[in-house]
Amino acid sequence: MIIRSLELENYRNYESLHLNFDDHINVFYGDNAQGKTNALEAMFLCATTKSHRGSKDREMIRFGAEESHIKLIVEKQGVPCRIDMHLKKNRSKGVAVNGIPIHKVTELFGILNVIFFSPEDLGIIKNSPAERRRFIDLELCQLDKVYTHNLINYNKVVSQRNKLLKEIDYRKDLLDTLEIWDMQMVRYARPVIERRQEFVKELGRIMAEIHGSITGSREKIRLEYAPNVDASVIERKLAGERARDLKAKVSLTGPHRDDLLFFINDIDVRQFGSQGQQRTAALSLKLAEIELVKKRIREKPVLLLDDVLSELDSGRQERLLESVGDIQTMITCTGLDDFVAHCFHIDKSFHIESGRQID
Ligand SMILES: Nc1ncnc2c1ncn2[C@@H]1O[C@H](COP(=O)(O)OP(=O)(O)OP(=O)(O)O)[C@@H](O)[C@H]1O
Repeated sequence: MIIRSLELENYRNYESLHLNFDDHINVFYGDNAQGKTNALEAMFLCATTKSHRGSKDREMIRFGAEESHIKLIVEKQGVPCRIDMHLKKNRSKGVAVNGIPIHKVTELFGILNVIFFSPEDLGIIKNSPAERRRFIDLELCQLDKVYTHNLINYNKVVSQRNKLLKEIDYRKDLLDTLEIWDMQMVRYARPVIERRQEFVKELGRIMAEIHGSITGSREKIRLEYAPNVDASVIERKLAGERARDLKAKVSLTGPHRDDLLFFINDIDVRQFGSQGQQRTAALSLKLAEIELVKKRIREKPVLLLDDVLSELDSGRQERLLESVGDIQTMITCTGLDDFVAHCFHIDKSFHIESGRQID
């Protein structure tokens, strides 16, 4: 899978941009706040319909403009495919594939698979559980449409149930309807938990191998899925915890409260690991993700590396670039010094300044 070209119109700080890419290493360089990450964000958006920064559509429209357009040409097994995205201020975005509008976001998943790696990912181990869940979900949603369907429905049910828990506080007659939402919650939670379990097991196996090689077998890493509740007992636990949910006016049981745990030589890295260990574990996780996606989809994903090289020492930089292999990669950085110093290969470079490509 290759991104052939990107066109932007009134997107973030770009009034207009048209870039054609190389099949392998593409580097965006320039000073801070010039628009390098914005370009990567647009590609991520076309793959997932969401900003990697969690921005709303209206925030991505260029200041002063009403609408924004992104056109991405992707090539899959030699066949070109056009993704058009149209961001609007007060309405939901319009998306078309090869000129045909799509109605559900799930129709877009799988057309373009991307892996995004930014310095924030290096903090995934010590950050909140929500980020670790987001990591699992982003990956699984790109790989598995059934998972996406179950997760979307699960999240809808949780939000409806939370609304109801608040209403019951002043309308006791609604208490009976809680049962219906519990049944719906169980229905979608079970496959979500089971799929996450399977995914983390596979990812953990790959991660252990990678981490062993990065640390010269000095460290043994173990990735563990920590479900808030087991799929087999969720029904019972929901009923048992009902009084607690009513008191808190929010659903306290379910996979929306899952977590991922990391152990190095059987010690919890989040609690006791050094900063270096946490960052290396995060790098192993990301490299494992690349391997897993390469294995899973017949096409290779596109790798988006946002300013991540500057955060890694030269050994880790090398390990990361080695694992890129022959997959198309978009790298942002402030300058090309690291590439020159370590003789890292560049196939095409784009110098970005104030939302324009200057050479
Ligand atoms: N909706 C918008 N309209 C116009 N400009 C915007 C919009 N949103 C963000 N910007 C501008 O985009 C610029 C930031 O771009 P970006 O995050 O891509 O920087 P960068 O080149 O990756 O920098 P760094 O190296 O610091 O990460 C800022 O100047 C910001 O003001």
